[in-house]
Amino acid sequence: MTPAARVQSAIELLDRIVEAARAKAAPADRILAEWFRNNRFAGSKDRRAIRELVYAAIRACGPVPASGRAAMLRLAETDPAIAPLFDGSNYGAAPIAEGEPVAEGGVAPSWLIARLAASGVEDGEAEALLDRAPLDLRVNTLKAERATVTLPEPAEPTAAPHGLRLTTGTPVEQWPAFRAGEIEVQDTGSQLACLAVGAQPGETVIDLCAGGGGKTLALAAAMDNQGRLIASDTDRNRLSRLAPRAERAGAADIATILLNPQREMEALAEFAGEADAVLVDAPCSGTGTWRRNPEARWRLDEQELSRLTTLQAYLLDVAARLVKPGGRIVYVTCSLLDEEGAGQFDALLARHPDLQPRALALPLGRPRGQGIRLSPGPDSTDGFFIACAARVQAAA
Ligand SMILES: C[S@@+](CC[C@H](N)C(=O)[O-])C[C@H]1O[C@@H](n2cnc3c(N)ncnc32)[C@H](O)[C@@H]1O
Repeated sequence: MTPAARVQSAIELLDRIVEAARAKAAPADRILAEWFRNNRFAGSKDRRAIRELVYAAIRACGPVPASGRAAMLRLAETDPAIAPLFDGSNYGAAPIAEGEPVAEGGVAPSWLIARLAASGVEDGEAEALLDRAPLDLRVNTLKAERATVTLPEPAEPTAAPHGLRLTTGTPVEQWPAFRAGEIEVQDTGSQLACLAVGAQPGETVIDLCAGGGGKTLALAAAMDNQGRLIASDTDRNRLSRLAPRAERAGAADIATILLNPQREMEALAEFAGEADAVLVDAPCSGTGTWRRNPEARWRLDEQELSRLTTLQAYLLDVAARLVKPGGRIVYVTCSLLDEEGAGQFDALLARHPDLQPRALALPLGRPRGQGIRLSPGPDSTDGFFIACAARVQAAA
């Protein structure tokens, strides 16, 4: 493909991504994967270049652009190499017309910028939400150690005790250490969220919103496969991804429990008041993960945010029923908005006088409310709010 044809393909893909974001349909990475599957004429170099163009254009726009072409024209304003490729050549993008509409730049739609600012995320910290994420690994201590694991390329240790950092795009999935389950791909922020749980061998630990089990596997390693580890979620598909990953990681005896929304305690009844620790990695707006999914800014609206905050409060109340006296709830969201983080946690403590905040000692992050915030700019991790509450023991 010519460079101009790649630009035109990126424009067409952006049209689909914009449409899907408006309809809250497929995410950008899925749209790209499908397009590459159906357009085999695009070789690996073409695919890489088109992907780069698409994501650079998404990052260059703040609010949802009117069209893919308007988004690419916005990118052309910031990258002088792009405009000459609108050359009208065969399969290429049509020349730029006088006064053509150009999408607006910025960090996010204005209502979200205001919510971030109200949560203390502004200027450089807000801009860093759109940085490119590095590739972080967690060495799986069930099978290997960070100091001795053998990898084909050098990796930098991170602040997480078992973390390593590589350049984005390193094909780790093809490495023998990955296939052997010695390493997992996991952002440093996620690793620190798991560290905050402080899971110990022999404990009963519930990963209430386990999804595909990324954090469950880190908990299994911390527990050295000893104790009871329960991974639950309402999404059958996501939960089903855990078993093969657990097998590769050598994580034994993780109980997976599929939950019915609003009837979670029915499936978890045997653990009521029994858990040493409950991790609530709640569904959230994902404002801390825009480095990976920059078009998620276009999917979110105030109604969805309100639905999510209601669900988070509800899940925290479920966790409060599961934790035993002396046990702990660790609340995690990959969001930087206070209504999903510090505010949500304060509200939990206000609803449950038997829960007391517990200080966390993490190697990165800054206090936010009664928890800790990690942020892509200062911490070079995904954005997270992490807080811990312990259930007080009844007086003897
Ligand atoms: C942030 S994701 C979890 C990611 C996962 N912990 C990981 O590390 O890969 C939030 C999860 O909450 C799940 N969820 C949504 N509603 C739920 C509910 N009522 N009970 C339990 N899980 C729920 C979603 O299906 C989603 O997998």
